Amino acid sequence: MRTSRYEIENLTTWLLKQEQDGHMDTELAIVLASISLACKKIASLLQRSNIINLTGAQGTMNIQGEDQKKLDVIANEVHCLQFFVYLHFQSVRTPQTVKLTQRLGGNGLDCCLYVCSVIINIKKVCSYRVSLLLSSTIVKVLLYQNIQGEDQKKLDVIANELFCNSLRASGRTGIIASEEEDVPVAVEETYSGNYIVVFDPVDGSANIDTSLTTGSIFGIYAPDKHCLFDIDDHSTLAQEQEKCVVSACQPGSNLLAAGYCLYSSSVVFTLSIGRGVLAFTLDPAYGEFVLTHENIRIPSTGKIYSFNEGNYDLFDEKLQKYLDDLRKPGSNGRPYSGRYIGCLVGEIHRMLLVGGIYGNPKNKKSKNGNLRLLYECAPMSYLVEQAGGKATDGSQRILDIRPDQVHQRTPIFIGSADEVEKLEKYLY
Ligand SMILES: O=P(O)(O)OC[C@H]1O[C@](O)(COP(=O)(O)O)[C@@H](O)[C@@H]1O
Repeated sequence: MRTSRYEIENLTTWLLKQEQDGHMDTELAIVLASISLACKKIASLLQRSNIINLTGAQGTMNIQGEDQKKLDVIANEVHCLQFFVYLHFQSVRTPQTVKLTQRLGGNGLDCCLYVCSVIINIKKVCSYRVSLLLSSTIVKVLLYQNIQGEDQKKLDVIANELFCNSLRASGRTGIIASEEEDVPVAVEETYSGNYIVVFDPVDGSANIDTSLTTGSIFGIYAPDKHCLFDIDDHSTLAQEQEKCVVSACQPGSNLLAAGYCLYSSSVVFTLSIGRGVLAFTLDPAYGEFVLTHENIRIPSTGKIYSFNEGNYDLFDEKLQKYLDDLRKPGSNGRPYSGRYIGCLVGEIHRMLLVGGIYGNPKNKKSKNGNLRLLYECAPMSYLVEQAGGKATDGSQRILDIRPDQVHQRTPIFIGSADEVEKLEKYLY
């Protein structure tokens, strides 16, 4: 609740309030802050992706005598930025820093916020320096593919590095599972929290080269004892990591938080911690995500449907019948409108605001559709259900499906509750 007409709630103050009100612990607040920072970096890259060029070595050596790629420098800078975020949260929290800031004059909280604003300014300067470092034509495909055999865009790789380094720097992440990593990575820099974070660093990466909508998707699971490395334990790191992989493959119903960042005409960070869905829009004037949607509720119906109808002939007959009927005039005398962005984040964002249905079904070419369960479908289904919508694979709730493998795909139909139920009647 705002105390003044002029108060602007932003992601940083919202996270602090959630922590102070006991809706999340400090570790989760720091993980979410880290994710939002990685998203800001990716947004900056995307907005410049057609005008800057990032190739080859940085021309410097690190302490191990290794050639540093520009990316190493960037990742290190992001690491430094995270330290400021860490200080920011610590400066508000520990009695010592409150005493310290009280000596600076004023009451503890005012001074803490002063210290925080100084830190945020440092972060912004570093952030600007990092973005200046970037000179990249991030539109050429790298000469290698991810485990799924998909051509990785440069930004897929860079965004993955940014996410991984932000999460490692938070010190609160026990394991990270990414679309761009072959297997989940146990994070050795963890010293508290041990959260499990799954993410797709750039969703809709086929849109990068044409400057169209893309996004990042993330989900956060509770810490798992398997990710606490017991140095006295004689098991090898590989055995530890194997245990971690198992703990990363959880059903979406176990999610503690999930969200996405939309990179379009606006950069919008949308999340839920299990108490409804909120969206924060990046204000370039001061580099913060500003609260713009306090409680998103998806309309129960919507006349926009999103299916890749290029695969129509490959769909099963029941689904073809459903799509055929959508194109016939309805009770209002008009048919549904077809929209397909080629970016799950863009489709879901539009649906959360105006309703509708998105489908990425199985077809004769791919028996489970194109989307991955763990870091695309489950986080999006969590968000849509939190907003009052539904998500199914055609026979069961997406959030009830336990992944057997990290990159397992699933068919998905997601959106307004009435629209999903209408489709289910055709499929049963
Ligand atoms: O090409 P298809 O089968 O229509 O699938 C498009 C879907 O795949 C995705 O592009 C997945 O993209 P990424 O692989 O880049 O994460 C979704 O964003 C989009 O909704």
